[in-house]
Amino acid sequence: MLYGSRRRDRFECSEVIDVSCRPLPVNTLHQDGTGRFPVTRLFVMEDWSDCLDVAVQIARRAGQVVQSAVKQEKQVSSKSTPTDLVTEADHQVEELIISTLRDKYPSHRFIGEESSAAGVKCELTDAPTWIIDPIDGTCNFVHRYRNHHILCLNHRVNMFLSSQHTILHFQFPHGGGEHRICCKERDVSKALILTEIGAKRDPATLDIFLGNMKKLLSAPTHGVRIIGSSTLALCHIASGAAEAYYQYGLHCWDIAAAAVIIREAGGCVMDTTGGPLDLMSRRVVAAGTREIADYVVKQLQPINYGRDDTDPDGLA
Ligand SMILES: O=P(O)(O)O[C@H]1[C@H](O)[C@@H](O)[C@H](O)[C@H](O)[C@@H]1O
Ligand SMILES: [Mg+2]
Ligand SMILES: [Mg+2]
Repeated sequence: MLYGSRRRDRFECSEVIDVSCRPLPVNTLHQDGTGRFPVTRLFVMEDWSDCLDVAVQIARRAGQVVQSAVKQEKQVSSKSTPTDLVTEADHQVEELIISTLRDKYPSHRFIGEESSAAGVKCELTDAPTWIIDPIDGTCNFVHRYRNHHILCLNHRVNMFLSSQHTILHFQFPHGGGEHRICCKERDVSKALILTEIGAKRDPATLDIFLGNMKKLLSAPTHGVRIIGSSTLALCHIASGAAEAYYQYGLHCWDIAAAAVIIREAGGCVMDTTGGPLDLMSRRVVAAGTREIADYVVKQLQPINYGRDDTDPDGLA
């Protein structure tokens, strides 16, 4: 069972410990003076084991909803930009998950992709919080493209829950189970790098996006791939299928669950500046090794998408 705990709105965890889900003594974490709690040891203060069981059941039920919806005709609309798609299945799955969890855990809070798009504030507090992307890779889902879409459900204690790849029955089991291991490649010329385009398509953004890709292709690296799902791509870092991932424009619900998996698999997840990951910053670099992560960070020119917690439309 994998737990991470966060005392403030920064997900800064340098060590995730396996716990036996027994209540541990409450431990005060020392503030480092920067207002951020450097969570170097993680202490579980209550037993979350039933959350995992409940959430795995919901993930499976939601996966069945998506699996049957992928074959149906879809009503497709767009959100922040014409390429930021959403379907009734996205709404249906998010509603199923939140209503079930809210009944079970009335004190818990929720951050959902489609609730956020409808204007619900994206706010991380000290309350246990579920961070939900009902369908990550909605564009692939709409096009029935090689089935690259994934449901991700993450619990603020950052217990990674079953993130079910609904069509290929490709499951990343919750935190425990067989451990995946990130690639330990340190030579960027032997790296396969993944990224995503993000929702902005204006010429200036595309110039920076393509410039970043050109720099990484000419390193040279083995290649750069875009599969259409941030979360699935991040999970491929954990499974060792690729060496690094970078993106500007994804959201906290794309990152939260996968970041836990990658760390558990021995990889690193950070901000695009090389600093600690800021879950709400809409940007990330992840890699199997620090050397490759640092190389990627040095090549990137930033694209500003604002923040999940301060820019409701998500396009600064
Ligand atoms: O909207 P969903 O949940 O499909 O998430 C995708 C974003 O829409 C893309 O902009 C982004 O580039 C990624 O593809 C991300 O997975
Ligand atoms: Mg989504
Ligand atoms: Mg998504």
